[in-house]
Amino acid sequence: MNDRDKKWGELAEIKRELAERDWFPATSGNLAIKVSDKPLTFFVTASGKDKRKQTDEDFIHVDQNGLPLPGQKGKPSAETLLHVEIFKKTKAECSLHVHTVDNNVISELYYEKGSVTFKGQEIMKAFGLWEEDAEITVPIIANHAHIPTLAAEFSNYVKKDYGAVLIRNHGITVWGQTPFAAKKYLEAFEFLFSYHVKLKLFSITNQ
Ligand SMILES: CSC[C@@H](O)[C@@H](O)C(=O)COP(=O)(O)O
Ligand SMILES: [Zn+2]
Repeated sequence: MNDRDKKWGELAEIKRELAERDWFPATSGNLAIKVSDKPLTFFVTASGKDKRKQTDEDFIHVDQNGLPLPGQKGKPSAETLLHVEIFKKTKAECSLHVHTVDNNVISELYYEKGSVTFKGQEIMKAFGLWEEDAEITVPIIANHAHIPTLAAEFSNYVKKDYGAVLIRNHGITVWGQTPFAAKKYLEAFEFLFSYHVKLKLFSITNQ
């Protein structure tokens, strides 16, 4: 199997696993995996499709600007420019974007603060944080409809080879050095969001 097919298979497997979690409601979500470094090219999900379905047109091979390589059919994700920022600025190999109710609620609750911080949770070891008092902070940005504007603001928070940004009332984008790492971080963040939302609800109903 050549490298291109291997990357396709890896992204398809992640897509299937995230679909099993029901993290692609109403055609939302997009995923990307780097295929080559020099020149930079990557696979990104095709726009507007039901990402729960598996087809031979699921991914489009795009260049460093997010434009389809010659011979590619279909339209790359509307949010391809966010993935471009990640691959251009870091050594990340994979980036994942999903809309969930929990990540939307957290983004709305903490938007005015500009970020949300979690601490004291065992699952944070998934981020490589082993200290008892470890904290993790996720920035929250405005949901600009103009994607180049969204990508420019998003880019301010793309500094390391792994990371995450919440987009207000939209979703989360998570990236990592490997597809496995990106998926692990996404699952850990969604765990934290879900826990936090439930804890908040519980404390309100018990006042
Ligand atoms: C109901 S899908 C919302 C889209 O605008 C977008 O946010 C999204 O995540 C999927 O867009 P896509 O172009 O399919 O990658
Ligand atoms: Zn989206």
